[in-house]
Amino acid sequence: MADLLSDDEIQARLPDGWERVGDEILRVFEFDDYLEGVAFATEVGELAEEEFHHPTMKIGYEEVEVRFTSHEEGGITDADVDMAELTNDLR
Ligand SMILES: C[C@H](O)[C@H](O)[C@H]1CNC2=NC(N)=NC(=O)C2=N1
Repeated sequence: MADLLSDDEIQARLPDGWERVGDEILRVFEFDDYLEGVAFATEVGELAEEEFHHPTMKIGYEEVEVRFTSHEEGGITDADVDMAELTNDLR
C-alpha cells in the first residue's frame, strides 16, 4: 500500500488547476461542447484502466469534474497526484 501524503506534500505536489477537497483532489475541465467533454471522460477512463487507478467523474454541460482519491489507503497518495498530472497531459 502507498503512503498517505501529508497536507504539505499535497499542496506542494498539486498539478496545475487541481485543488484538494478533504480526502480527494479534483479539477473541473471546461469544453466548447458537451460531446467533447464526453470524449474526454472516455480518454480519462482509458488512462485509469491503463494505470489501474480510477477517478470519480461527473459529466456536465461543457464540463467534466474529475476526482481522485486512493480508496484502499483512505486518502491522497502519489497515485492520485500522478494520475492528475497524466490527466492534465490529455489536454
Ligand atoms: C481492488 C482495488 O479496487 C484496486 O486495487 C484498485 C482499483 N482502482 C483504484 N482506484 C482508486 N482511485 N483507488 C484505489 O484504491 C483503487 N484500487
